[in-house]
Amino acid sequence: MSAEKPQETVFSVRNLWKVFGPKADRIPGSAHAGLPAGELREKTGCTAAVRDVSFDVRKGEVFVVMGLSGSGKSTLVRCLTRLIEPTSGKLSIDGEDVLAMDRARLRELRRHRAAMVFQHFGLLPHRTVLDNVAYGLEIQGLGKAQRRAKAAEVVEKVGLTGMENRRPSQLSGGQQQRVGLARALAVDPEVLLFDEPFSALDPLIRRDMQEEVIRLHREEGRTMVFITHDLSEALRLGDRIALMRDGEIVQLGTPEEIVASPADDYVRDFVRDVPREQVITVRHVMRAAEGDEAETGPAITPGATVAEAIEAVARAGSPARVMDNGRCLGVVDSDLLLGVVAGTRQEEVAA
Ligand SMILES: Nc1ncnc2c1ncn2[C@@H]1O[C@H](COP(=O)(O)OP(=O)(O)OP(=O)(O)O)[C@@H](O)[C@H]1O
Repeated sequence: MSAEKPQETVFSVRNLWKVFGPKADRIPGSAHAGLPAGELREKTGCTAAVRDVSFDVRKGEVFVVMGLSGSGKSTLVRCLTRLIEPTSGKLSIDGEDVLAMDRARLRELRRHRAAMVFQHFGLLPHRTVLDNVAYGLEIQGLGKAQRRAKAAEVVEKVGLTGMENRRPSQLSGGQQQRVGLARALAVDPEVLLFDEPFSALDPLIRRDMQEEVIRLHREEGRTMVFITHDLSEALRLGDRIALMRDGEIVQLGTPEEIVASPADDYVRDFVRDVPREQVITVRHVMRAAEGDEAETGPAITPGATVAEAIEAVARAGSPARVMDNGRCLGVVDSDLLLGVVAGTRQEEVAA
Protein backbone atom coordinates (compact mmCIF):
# COMPACT_ATOMS: atom_id res chain seq x y z
CA MET A 1 0.00 0.00 0.00
CA SER A 2 1.87 3.02 -1.21
CA ALA A 3 0.95 6.47 0.02
CA GLU A 4 1.33 8.40 -3.20
CA LYS A 5 -0.06 7.10 -6.44
CA PRO A 6 -0.69 8.57 -9.83
CA GLN A 7 -4.38 8.98 -10.55
CA GLU A 8 -4.37 7.28 -13.95
CA THR A 9 -7.38 5.06 -14.47
CA VAL A 10 -7.05 1.39 -15.36
CA PHE A 11 -10.64 0.14 -15.23
CA SER A 12 -13.42 2.63 -15.67
CA VAL A 13 -16.89 1.30 -14.85
CA ARG A 14 -20.06 3.31 -15.42
CA ASN A 15 -23.65 2.37 -14.64
CA LEU A 16 -22.84 -1.30 -14.88
CA TRP A 17 -25.65 -3.83 -14.45
CA LYS A 18 -25.67 -7.59 -14.37
CA VAL A 19 -29.12 -9.08 -14.13
CA PHE A 20 -29.70 -12.84 -14.11
CA GLY A 21 -33.06 -14.20 -15.18
CA PRO A 22 -35.70 -13.95 -17.90
CA LYS A 23 -35.61 -10.82 -20.10
CA ALA A 24 -32.80 -9.53 -17.93
CA ASP A 25 -31.90 -6.74 -20.34
CA ARG A 26 -35.25 -5.06 -19.73
CA ILE A 27 -34.57 -4.44 -16.04
CA PRO A 28 -31.94 -1.63 -16.09
CA GLY A 29 -33.72 1.69 -16.54
CA SER A 30 -37.17 0.15 -16.04
CA ALA A 31 -39.68 0.83 -13.28
CA HIS A 32 -38.50 -2.38 -11.62
CA ALA A 33 -34.87 -1.31 -11.47
CA GLY A 34 -35.07 0.23 -8.00
CA LEU A 35 -36.96 -2.60 -6.32
CA PRO A 36 -35.39 -4.36 -3.34
CA ALA A 37 -33.83 -7.71 -4.27
CA GLY A 38 -36.68 -9.87 -2.93
CA GLU A 39 -39.42 -7.87 -4.60
CA LEU A 40 -37.56 -7.77 -7.90
CA ARG A 41 -37.26 -11.55 -7.83
CA GLU A 42 -40.95 -11.97 -7.01
CA LYS A 43 -42.16 -9.60 -9.72
CA THR A 44 -39.75 -10.47 -12.54
CA GLY A 45 -37.94 -13.70 -11.62
CA CYS A 46 -34.68 -11.78 -11.99
CA THR A 47 -31.70 -11.20 -9.69
CA ALA A 48 -29.80 -7.94 -10.07
CA ALA A 49 -26.36 -9.15 -8.98
CA VAL A 50 -24.77 -5.84 -9.97
CA ARG A 51 -26.91 -2.71 -9.95
CA ASP A 52 -25.92 0.52 -11.58
CA VAL A 53 -22.38 0.45 -10.29
CA SER A 54 -19.80 3.13 -11.20
CA PHE A 55 -16.17 3.43 -10.11
CA ASP A 56 -12.61 3.72 -11.36
CA VAL A 57 -9.71 1.45 -10.47
CA ARG A 58 -6.64 3.65 -10.39
CA LYS A 59 -3.24 2.59 -11.58
CA GLY A 60 -1.12 1.13 -8.80
CA GLU A 61 -3.81 0.85 -6.15
CA VAL A 62 -5.19 -2.14 -4.27
CA PHE A 63 -8.91 -1.83 -4.88
CA VAL A 64 -10.91 -4.06 -2.55
CA VAL A 65 -14.46 -5.19 -3.29
CA MET A 66 -16.03 -6.15 0.01
CA GLY A 67 -19.47 -7.34 1.03
CA LEU A 68 -21.38 -10.22 2.55
CA SER A 69 -22.06 -13.42 0.67
CA GLY A 70 -24.38 -12.78 -2.28
CA SER A 71 -23.75 -9.03 -2.42
CA GLY A 72 -22.41 -9.27 -5.97
CA LYS A 73 -18.63 -9.15 -5.53
CA SER A 74 -17.70 -12.07 -7.78
CA THR A 75 -20.18 -11.11 -10.44
CA LEU A 76 -18.83 -7.56 -10.52
CA VAL A 77 -15.20 -8.59 -10.80
CA ARG A 78 -15.96 -11.25 -13.41
CA CYS A 79 -17.73 -8.59 -15.45
CA LEU A 80 -14.45 -6.63 -15.66
CA THR A 81 -13.00 -9.15 -18.12
CA ARG A 82 -16.39 -10.35 -19.34
CA LEU A 83 -16.05 -13.78 -17.79
CA ILE A 84 -19.63 -12.78 -17.04
CA GLU A 85 -21.27 -10.66 -19.71
CA PRO A 86 -22.64 -7.40 -18.25
CA THR A 87 -26.29 -6.64 -18.99
CA SER A 88 -25.73 -2.92 -19.58
CA GLY A 89 -23.39 -0.04 -18.79
CA LYS A 90 -19.95 1.08 -19.86
CA LEU A 91 -16.63 -0.55 -19.12
CA SER A 92 -13.13 0.29 -20.30
CA ILE A 93 -9.52 -0.64 -19.53
CA ASP A 94 -6.85 1.97 -20.22
CA GLY A 95 -9.47 3.84 -22.22
CA GLU A 96 -10.30 0.85 -24.44
CA ASP A 97 -13.96 -0.21 -24.55
CA VAL A 98 -14.07 -3.73 -23.08
CA LEU A 99 -17.65 -4.32 -24.24
CA ALA A 100 -16.60 -3.73 -27.86
CA MET A 101 -13.72 -6.24 -27.75
CA ASP A 102 -13.88 -9.20 -30.11
CA ARG A 103 -12.94 -12.70 -28.96
CA ALA A 104 -9.27 -12.39 -29.78
CA ARG A 105 -8.95 -9.10 -27.96
CA LEU A 106 -10.80 -10.49 -24.96
CA ARG A 107 -8.49 -13.47 -24.84
CA GLU A 108 -5.57 -11.10 -24.87
CA LEU A 109 -7.18 -9.07 -22.07
CA ARG A 110 -7.57 -12.15 -19.85
CA ARG A 111 -4.19 -13.68 -20.63
CA HIS A 112 -1.94 -10.67 -20.63
CA ARG A 113 -3.59 -7.68 -19.07
CA ALA A 114 -5.83 -8.81 -16.21
CA ALA A 115 -4.90 -12.16 -14.66
CA MET A 116 -7.15 -13.79 -12.09
CA VAL A 117 -6.12 -15.61 -8.90
CA PHE A 118 -8.90 -17.94 -7.78
CA GLN A 119 -9.83 -19.38 -4.42
CA HIS A 120 -9.55 -22.92 -5.74
CA PHE A 121 -6.10 -22.43 -7.16
CA GLY A 122 -6.96 -24.17 -10.46
CA LEU A 123 -3.65 -26.03 -10.48
CA LEU A 124 -2.91 -28.89 -12.83
CA PRO A 125 -2.37 -31.93 -10.55
CA HIS A 126 0.05 -33.83 -12.76
CA ARG A 127 2.36 -30.95 -13.36
CA THR A 128 5.19 -29.73 -11.18
CA VAL A 129 5.14 -26.35 -9.47
CA LEU A 130 7.43 -24.94 -12.13
CA ASP A 131 5.28 -26.23 -14.99
CA ASN A 132 2.11 -24.98 -13.32
CA VAL A 133 3.63 -21.53 -13.05
CA ALA A 134 4.84 -21.70 -16.65
CA TYR A 135 1.39 -22.74 -17.86
CA GLY A 136 0.14 -19.23 -18.64
CA LEU A 137 3.31 -18.54 -20.58
CA GLU A 138 2.83 -21.74 -22.55
CA ILE A 139 -0.62 -20.52 -23.58
CA GLN A 140 1.00 -17.29 -24.63
CA GLY A 141 3.23 -19.29 -26.96
CA LEU A 142 6.56 -18.62 -25.25
CA GLY A 143 9.40 -21.12 -25.92
CA LYS A 144 10.22 -23.74 -23.27
CA ALA A 145 13.55 -22.34 -22.11
CA GLN A 146 12.16 -18.82 -21.83
CA ARG A 147 9.09 -19.83 -19.91
CA ARG A 148 11.02 -22.01 -17.47
CA ALA A 149 13.42 -19.15 -16.80
CA LYS A 150 10.56 -16.72 -16.22
CA ALA A 151 8.69 -19.28 -14.07
CA ALA A 152 11.78 -19.87 -11.92
CA GLU A 153 12.08 -16.14 -11.34
CA VAL A 154 8.45 -15.84 -10.19
CA VAL A 155 8.66 -19.00 -8.06
CA GLU A 156 11.46 -17.32 -6.16
CA LYS A 157 9.47 -14.10 -5.87
CA VAL A 158 6.60 -15.84 -4.06
CA GLY A 159 8.90 -17.83 -1.75
CA LEU A 160 8.64 -21.30 -3.28
CA THR A 161 12.30 -21.83 -4.04
CA GLY A 162 13.22 -25.48 -3.55
CA MET A 163 9.71 -26.72 -4.36
CA GLU A 164 9.91 -26.34 -8.14
CA ASN A 165 9.63 -30.06 -8.79
CA ARG A 166 6.85 -30.92 -6.38
CA ARG A 167 3.31 -31.64 -7.51
CA PRO A 168 0.39 -29.64 -6.07
CA SER A 169 -0.69 -32.56 -3.84
CA GLN A 170 2.69 -32.35 -2.11
CA LEU A 171 2.07 -28.77 -1.03
CA SER A 172 0.11 -27.16 1.81
CA GLY A 173 -2.92 -24.97 1.03
CA GLY A 174 -0.87 -21.80 1.48
CA GLN A 175 1.85 -23.07 -0.81
CA GLN A 176 -0.69 -24.06 -3.43
CA GLN A 177 -2.10 -20.55 -3.30
CA ARG A 178 1.41 -19.21 -3.82
CA VAL A 179 1.64 -21.31 -6.97
CA GLY A 180 -1.68 -19.84 -8.14
CA LEU A 181 -0.35 -16.37 -7.41
CA ALA A 182 2.92 -17.10 -9.18
CA ARG A 183 1.09 -18.36 -12.24
CA ALA A 184 -0.91 -15.15 -12.47
CA LEU A 185 2.23 -13.06 -11.93
CA ALA A 186 4.25 -14.94 -14.53
CA VAL A 187 2.37 -13.39 -17.43
CA ASP A 188 3.23 -9.97 -16.00
CA PRO A 189 -0.32 -8.64 -16.15
CA GLU A 190 -1.16 -4.99 -15.73
CA VAL A 191 -3.84 -5.91 -13.18
CA LEU A 192 -4.15 -8.86 -10.80
CA LEU A 193 -7.71 -9.83 -9.92
CA PHE A 194 -8.12 -11.86 -6.73
CA ASP A 195 -11.38 -13.70 -6.12
CA GLU A 196 -11.38 -14.43 -2.37
CA PRO A 197 -8.08 -16.21 -2.81
CA PHE A 198 -7.39 -16.79 0.87
CA SER A 199 -10.79 -17.61 2.28
CA ALA A 200 -10.12 -21.35 2.43
CA LEU A 201 -6.82 -20.94 4.26
CA ASP A 202 -6.45 -21.18 8.00
CA PRO A 203 -6.00 -17.83 9.79
CA LEU A 204 -2.23 -17.90 10.25
CA ILE A 205 -1.51 -18.89 6.66
CA ARG A 206 -4.06 -16.40 5.51
CA ARG A 207 -2.23 -13.67 7.37
CA ASP A 208 0.98 -14.86 5.76
CA MET A 209 -0.53 -14.58 2.30
CA GLN A 210 -1.90 -11.13 3.03
CA GLU A 211 1.60 -10.05 4.00
CA GLU A 212 2.83 -11.59 0.78
CA VAL A 213 0.38 -9.56 -1.28
CA ILE A 214 1.35 -6.37 0.58
CA ARG A 215 5.03 -7.11 -0.01
CA LEU A 216 4.51 -7.84 -3.69
CA HIS A 217 2.50 -4.70 -4.08
CA ARG A 218 5.19 -2.63 -2.36
CA GLU A 219 7.86 -4.11 -4.60
CA GLU A 220 6.01 -3.91 -7.89
CA GLY A 221 3.22 -1.36 -7.49
CA ARG A 222 0.99 -3.52 -9.66
CA THR A 223 -2.71 -2.66 -9.76
CA MET A 224 -4.77 -5.17 -7.80
CA VAL A 225 -8.50 -5.78 -7.45
CA PHE A 226 -9.18 -7.95 -4.44
CA ILE A 227 -12.51 -9.52 -3.46
CA THR A 228 -13.12 -10.38 0.15
CA HIS A 229 -15.97 -10.72 2.61
CA ASP A 230 -13.54 -10.20 5.48
CA LEU A 231 -13.41 -6.66 6.83
CA SER A 232 -10.03 -6.95 8.51
CA GLU A 233 -8.56 -8.31 5.27
CA ALA A 234 -10.11 -5.39 3.37
CA LEU A 235 -8.74 -2.85 5.85
CA ARG A 236 -5.30 -4.41 5.81
CA LEU A 237 -4.95 -4.66 2.04
CA GLY A 238 -7.08 -1.94 0.52
CA ASP A 239 -5.98 1.49 -0.61
CA ARG A 240 -9.68 1.94 -1.31
CA ILE A 241 -12.62 -0.27 -0.51
CA ALA A 242 -15.93 -0.58 -2.36
CA LEU A 243 -18.48 -1.92 0.09
CA MET A 244 -21.32 -3.77 -1.67
CA ARG A 245 -24.83 -4.64 -0.59
CA ASP A 246 -27.48 -6.21 -2.82
CA GLY A 247 -25.51 -5.45 -5.97
CA GLU A 248 -24.89 -1.80 -5.16
CA ILE A 249 -21.81 -0.02 -3.89
CA VAL A 250 -22.98 1.57 -0.66
CA GLN A 251 -19.66 3.26 0.05
CA LEU A 252 -16.37 3.69 -1.76
CA GLY A 253 -13.45 5.14 0.14
CA THR A 254 -10.17 4.62 1.93
CA PRO A 255 -10.25 2.33 4.97
CA GLU A 256 -10.01 5.43 7.11
CA GLU A 257 -12.93 7.14 5.38
CA ILE A 258 -15.09 4.07 5.77
CA VAL A 259 -14.26 3.56 9.44
CA ALA A 260 -14.39 7.24 10.41
CA SER A 261 -17.34 8.34 8.25
CA PRO A 262 -19.62 5.40 7.46
CA ALA A 263 -22.09 6.37 4.72
CA ASP A 264 -25.13 4.85 6.42
CA ASP A 265 -26.26 2.58 9.25
CA TYR A 266 -25.41 -0.53 7.27
CA VAL A 267 -21.77 0.52 6.92
CA ARG A 268 -21.69 1.78 10.51
CA ASP A 269 -22.81 -1.63 11.66
CA PHE A 270 -20.22 -3.30 9.48
CA VAL A 271 -17.29 -1.36 10.94
CA ARG A 272 -18.55 -1.11 14.51
CA ASP A 273 -15.94 -3.45 15.98
CA VAL A 274 -12.95 -2.07 14.11
CA PRO A 275 -10.31 -0.65 16.48
CA ARG A 276 -10.56 2.94 15.25
CA GLU A 277 -7.19 3.98 16.62
CA GLN A 278 -5.45 1.56 14.27
CA VAL A 279 -7.10 3.00 11.16
CA ILE A 280 -7.68 6.70 11.79
CA THR A 281 -4.67 8.94 11.17
CA VAL A 282 -3.65 12.02 13.10
CA ARG A 283 -4.19 14.36 10.15
CA HIS A 284 -7.89 14.02 10.84
CA VAL A 285 -7.61 14.45 14.58
CA MET A 286 -5.03 17.21 15.18
CA ARG A 287 -5.77 20.70 16.44
CA ALA A 288 -3.90 23.99 15.93
CA ALA A 289 -0.71 24.42 17.95
CA GLU A 290 -0.87 26.84 20.85
CA GLY A 291 1.96 28.73 22.59
CA ASP A 292 5.26 26.97 21.92
CA GLU A 293 3.67 23.63 21.01
CA ALA A 294 4.82 23.97 17.38
CA GLU A 295 8.44 23.90 18.58
CA THR A 296 8.35 21.24 21.29
CA GLY A 297 7.22 17.67 21.73
CA PRO A 298 7.82 14.54 19.64
CA ALA A 299 7.36 14.76 15.86
CA ILE A 300 5.01 12.38 14.01
CA THR A 301 3.87 12.25 10.39
CA PRO A 302 0.32 13.16 9.27
CA GLY A 303 -0.17 9.52 8.24
CA ALA A 304 0.64 8.15 11.72
CA THR A 305 -2.27 6.29 13.25
CA VAL A 306 -3.88 7.37 16.47
CA ALA A 307 -2.46 4.23 18.12
CA GLU A 308 1.07 5.24 17.09
CA ALA A 309 0.49 8.79 18.31
CA ILE A 310 -0.75 7.57 21.70
CA GLU A 311 2.51 5.75 22.14
CA ALA A 312 4.57 8.80 21.18
CA VAL A 313 2.60 11.11 23.47
CA ALA A 314 2.77 8.69 26.39
CA ARG A 315 6.51 8.22 25.96
CA ALA A 316 7.22 11.97 25.80
CA GLY A 317 4.61 13.03 28.35
CA SER A 318 3.65 15.95 26.11
CA PRO A 319 1.54 16.62 22.98
CA ALA A 320 3.06 15.46 19.67
CA ARG A 321 3.67 17.70 16.67
CA VAL A 322 2.31 16.58 13.31
CA MET A 323 5.16 17.43 10.94
CA ASP A 324 5.18 17.51 7.15
CA ASN A 325 8.40 18.53 5.40
CA GLY A 326 9.63 20.44 8.41
CA ARG A 327 6.29 22.26 8.83
CA CYS A 328 4.12 21.80 11.90
CA LEU A 329 0.55 21.12 10.69
CA GLY A 330 -0.91 20.85 14.17
CA VAL A 331 -0.66 18.91 17.40
CA VAL A 332 -2.37 15.98 19.07
CA ASP A 333 -2.65 15.59 22.82
CA SER A 334 -3.80 12.69 24.93
CA ASP A 335 -7.35 14.04 25.35
CA LEU A 336 -7.86 14.24 21.60
CA LEU A 337 -6.37 10.81 21.00
CA LEU A 338 -8.25 9.06 23.76
CA GLY A 339 -11.44 10.68 22.48
CA VAL A 340 -10.94 8.79 19.22
CA VAL A 341 -10.44 5.50 21.03
CA ALA A 342 -13.52 6.06 23.17
CA GLY A 343 -15.56 7.09 20.12
CA THR A 344 -16.55 10.37 21.76
CA ARG A 345 -14.87 12.38 19.07
CA GLN A 346 -16.18 12.52 15.51
CA GLU A 347 -13.37 13.01 12.98
CA GLU A 348 -14.09 14.85 9.81
CA VAL A 349 -12.88 12.50 7.11
CA ALA A 350 -14.30 13.35 3.72
CA ALA A 351 -15.53 10.17 2.07
N1 LIG B 1 -25.56 -17.62 -12.76
C1 LIG B 1 -26.40 -17.06 -11.90
N2 LIG B 1 -27.75 -17.15 -12.07
C2 LIG B 1 -28.61 -16.56 -11.22
N3 LIG B 1 -28.23 -15.84 -10.14
C3 LIG B 1 -26.92 -15.71 -9.91
C4 LIG B 1 -25.93 -16.30 -10.78
N4 LIG B 1 -24.71 -16.01 -10.28
C5 LIG B 1 -24.91 -15.27 -9.17
N5 LIG B 1 -26.22 -15.09 -8.96
C6 LIG B 1 -26.84 -14.30 -7.85
O1 LIG B 1 -26.31 -13.01 -7.88
C7 LIG B 1 -26.09 -12.52 -6.56
C8 LIG B 1 -24.65 -12.11 -6.40
O2 LIG B 1 -23.82 -13.28 -6.44
P1 LIG B 1 -22.24 -13.22 -6.32
O3 LIG B 1 -21.73 -14.60 -6.45
O4 LIG B 1 -21.71 -12.20 -7.26
O5 LIG B 1 -22.07 -12.69 -4.83
P2 LIG B 1 -20.76 -12.66 -3.94
O6 LIG B 1 -20.83 -11.39 -3.17
O7 LIG B 1 -19.56 -12.89 -4.74
O8 LIG B 1 -21.04 -13.89 -2.97
P3 LIG B 1 -19.99 -14.91 -2.29
O9 LIG B 1 -19.19 -14.14 -1.31
O10 LIG B 1 -20.91 -15.91 -1.62
O11 LIG B 1 -19.19 -15.51 -3.39
C9 LIG B 1 -26.55 -13.62 -5.63
O12 LIG B 1 -27.87 -13.36 -5.23
C10 LIG B 1 -26.47 -14.86 -6.49
O13 LIG B 1 -27.39 -15.83 -6.05
